[in-house]
Amino acid sequence: MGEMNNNLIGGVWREADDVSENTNPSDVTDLIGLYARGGAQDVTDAAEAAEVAMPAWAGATPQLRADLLDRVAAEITRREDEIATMLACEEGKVLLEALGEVRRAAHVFRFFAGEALRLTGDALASVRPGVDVEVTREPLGIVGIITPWNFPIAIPAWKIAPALAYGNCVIFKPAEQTPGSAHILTQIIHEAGCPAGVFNLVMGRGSVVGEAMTTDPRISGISFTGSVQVGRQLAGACAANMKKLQLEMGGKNPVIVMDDADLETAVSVCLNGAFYQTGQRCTASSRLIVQSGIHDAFIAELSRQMQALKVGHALAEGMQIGPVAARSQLESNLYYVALAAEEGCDVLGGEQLTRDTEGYFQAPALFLGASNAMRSAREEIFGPCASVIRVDDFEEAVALANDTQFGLSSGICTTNLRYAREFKRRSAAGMVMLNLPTAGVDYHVPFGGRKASSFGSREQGSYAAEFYTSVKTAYTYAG
Ligand SMILES: NC(=O)C1=CN([C@@H]2O[C@H](COP(=O)(O)OP(=O)(O)OC[C@H]3O[C@@H](n4cnc5c(N)ncnc54)[C@H](O)[C@@H]3O)[C@@H](O)[C@H]2O)C=CC1
Ligand SMILES: O=C(O)CCC(=O)C(=O)O
Repeated sequence: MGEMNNNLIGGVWREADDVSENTNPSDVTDLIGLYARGGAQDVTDAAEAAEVAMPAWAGATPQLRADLLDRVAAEITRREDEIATMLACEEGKVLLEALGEVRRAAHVFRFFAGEALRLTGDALASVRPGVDVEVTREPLGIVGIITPWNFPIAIPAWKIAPALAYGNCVIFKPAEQTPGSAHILTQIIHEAGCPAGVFNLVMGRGSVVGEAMTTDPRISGISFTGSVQVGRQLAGACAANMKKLQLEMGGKNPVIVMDDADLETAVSVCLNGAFYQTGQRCTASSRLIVQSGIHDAFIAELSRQMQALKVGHALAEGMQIGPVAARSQLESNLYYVALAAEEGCDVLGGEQLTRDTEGYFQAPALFLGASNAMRSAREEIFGPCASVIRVDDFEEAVALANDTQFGLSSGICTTNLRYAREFKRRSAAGMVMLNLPTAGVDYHVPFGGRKASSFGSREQGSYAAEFYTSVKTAYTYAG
């Protein structure tokens, strides 16, 4: 068990008066460690340190920032097995998925090391004689980064790396359920030579630490990933305090399966999208909209493969689906399984499972015979559950796919180029997948959605500069 009872504030590790327990969802008797539970004063002190550090960091050469991010990437890679094991233990994703996530985080740091050197501006002619106009991008300032438990290292990476690359100072508040990966990432950034105050870690309760971030006047912006409910609260608080805000929240992502789809492809797309990572992805495929002609064959094969998935301890050899991340999440998933049955679905799977260890195991579930009007098909569950909705034709499928409060990711399985092209154009989602799962995105292109899924500018890729920089327009009259 590790003693990680400290936050990093102004380049110094500071012990907290209070701690939270980090337990393993594959085995609740396994206490991974005790982690600091910081408070509002820690945010105030981190903001003060960041304010002192800000001018030098904002003025540092892009080479210096690129070198730092490169060193972070190299160290994540060197320690990938250790970090993946921590991630699998505290979040519950199987080791192979955890390793994939750690590698993704290293790629993100490497990508933004390059982006630090590529930040561009514009030079324009003025409408007035003898005047030049330049448009440049400067760091936004001190940014608060609030992250969820489901990608404990990749999501922090894709917020922290661009923040640092573009010259911002950071106050990082990870989810209380997964402080271990955040603590290791902080050690790595600190030991890679990040100047004191440029990067600060404040672990603690969302309501306390998050609240302090929204009211501190020195913090210029907040980037958040998590629930719609907390996102909405942050939107109100940031508007009241004039802070820039970027939100990534939920999804109820549809996959349309057309009669002409390649059956094998469609089954593998939906199996992966709906159930991998225990369905705990905002991009998970939770609504399968299936045309009548392929419906029965598709369901027969998908059910067969779903029931063959190996569910168990995240570190056990050959496991494909780990536990649900927390007791409260498991209880919520089981509530939705019961609700789907009450609403008239034929529910396949979804029961709680017992294994050798005491963990939050649940069988993946299909809600057959669902309609898009059911609550179980409209509300985000965030578990290994997918509603199956039968449709007659393409038009009905597209209408149902877009009939949701969310708009993060969507997909279609088809071999018809016309359907693929039409869906790409008409889908009301930020990301559209053709013959690919709705989840599992590239790290170098924009990520984000529409409607209740996202707010503010896109994350990832060069589009991240929109949030982490502030535009300046300079006019020069040379006489
Ligand atoms: N979009 C996504 O990727 C995610 C969506 N969710 C959704 O949210 C549901 C609940 O999961 P939670 O972990 O409880 O999400 P959450 O939204 O409560 O937590 C996300 C982060 O926000 C922080 N937070 C909580 N209250 C806050 C506040 N008042 N001000 C500022 N920060 C605050 C948390 O400490 C954590 O770091 C899930 O069942 C799922 O539906 C959860 C995690 C990720
Ligand atoms: O699907 C992915 O690759 C990313 C999903 C994600 O960011 C999330 O679930 O929060």
